[in-house]
Amino acid sequence: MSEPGSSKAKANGAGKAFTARDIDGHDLPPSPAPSTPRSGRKYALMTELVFTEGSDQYNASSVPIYQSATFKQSSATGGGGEYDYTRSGNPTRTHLERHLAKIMNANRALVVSSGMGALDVITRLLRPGDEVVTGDDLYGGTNRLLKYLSSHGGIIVHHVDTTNPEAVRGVVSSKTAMVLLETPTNPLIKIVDIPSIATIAHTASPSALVAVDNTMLSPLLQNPLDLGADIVYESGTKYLSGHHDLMAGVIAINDPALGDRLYFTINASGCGLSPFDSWLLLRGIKTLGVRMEKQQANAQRIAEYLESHGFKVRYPGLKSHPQYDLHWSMARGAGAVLSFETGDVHVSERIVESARLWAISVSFGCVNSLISMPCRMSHASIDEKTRRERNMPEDIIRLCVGIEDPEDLIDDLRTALVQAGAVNITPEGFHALGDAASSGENSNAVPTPSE
Ligand SMILES: Cc1ncc(COP(=O)(O)O)c(C=O)c1O
Ligand SMILES: N[C@@H](CCSC[C@H](N)C(=O)O)C(=O)O
Repeated sequence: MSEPGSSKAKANGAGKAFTARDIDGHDLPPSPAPSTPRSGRKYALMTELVFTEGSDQYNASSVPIYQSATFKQSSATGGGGEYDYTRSGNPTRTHLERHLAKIMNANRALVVSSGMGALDVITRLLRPGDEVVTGDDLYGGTNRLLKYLSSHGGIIVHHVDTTNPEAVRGVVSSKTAMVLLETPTNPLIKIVDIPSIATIAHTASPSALVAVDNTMLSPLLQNPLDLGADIVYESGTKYLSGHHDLMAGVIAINDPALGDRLYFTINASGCGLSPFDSWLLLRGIKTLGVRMEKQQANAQRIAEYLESHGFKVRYPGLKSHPQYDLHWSMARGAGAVLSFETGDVHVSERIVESARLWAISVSFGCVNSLISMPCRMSHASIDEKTRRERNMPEDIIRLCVGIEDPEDLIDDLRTALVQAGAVNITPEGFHALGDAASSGENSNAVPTPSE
């Protein structure tokens, strides 16, 4: 496969996409100009999310969907059009990429067909013999792709507890090509110190790329590129789109040369996001701010509710989170995913199956609330032995909180906890089984909403 910018690439006709004058061969500046209101200051992110300047000839308020695979050229010698073929570039996708670069504080953003597609593009930067350092609590699909690369691609993968920067220091070396981080992790909601680990990685291996999966928080709440990361990627299937009606992956970088290498793979492998999904994602991004604000306010209420009833809750909005301060030193919010344990896998199953408002579903970031058992669902691709070695509690329940009325959500959860026999009910209230405050016999009485 020829490299970006090489004469072979140009001879293949792909050279059009790698001209020096711009990023994709399009007549656009490589980085989005910051939007500046009349007073001279930069717009706030909530404004940037909804503000876009189109260049459509009819001044369409909604960016048009260029549902076309090809674009006619004005000459036979490869001249003329900004676009030739949608795999290489499409105006709707370009608009989305430029919009994302702005809200992700990046020089360039690229969009592909899923979050895993984004990680696939990123890991194609690796060569056999390269070493990757990553966490011991990772989204199951990420773990699966890394396992595949280590068994089929000659990549050496080190899984360490990335909540401890010293554990990372212990394995990084000049052979480290990539450090791959999630924070908060999915599903144990562990926090990873991006600035410290980026410094450790770059010191040990100056060419190492620090890639951060920011899916759990979205650019509204955290900007890993500002914290020392070289690459940030997200599953656009989650908060960015917000309605579980599309699959997408987003990659953002500051280094133009790195952007060109990633774009090369996207064009060469054909995983760029379709025009229709680009349009849907653009539409979803406009409401990211209001959705996330409501979702995390609801999540905070629910986390506090569960904790006050004696459950072990993992959520960075709770002061009891062991890395509360670290999280808030990097992020602007706690997000809307939390997990809790019951101490009994069967009790957890019954809770999940007793919920009504909370849909039993994988994924998160959607406007409606979801409940799941990661070990049985999103992380089932990690084998049981590995889950045990990595201290993943089999009974863990993940809640992905939506925008519903919080009282309705709490009411439904309370009913599910009671129906599942997950709590002891006493005249003083009810508590998780096994909680120190828990005493007395379990009863079938449903606690009143004030409890
Ligand atoms: C943290 C995280 N990263 C990446 C992905 C992959 O995203 P996608 O499903 O869009 O491929 C997921 C979920 O699927 C995820 O939870
Ligand atoms: N069957 C899917 C599971 C997708 S999990 C989606 C999401 N990341 C989550 O954490 O819920 C698969 O095998 O990838």
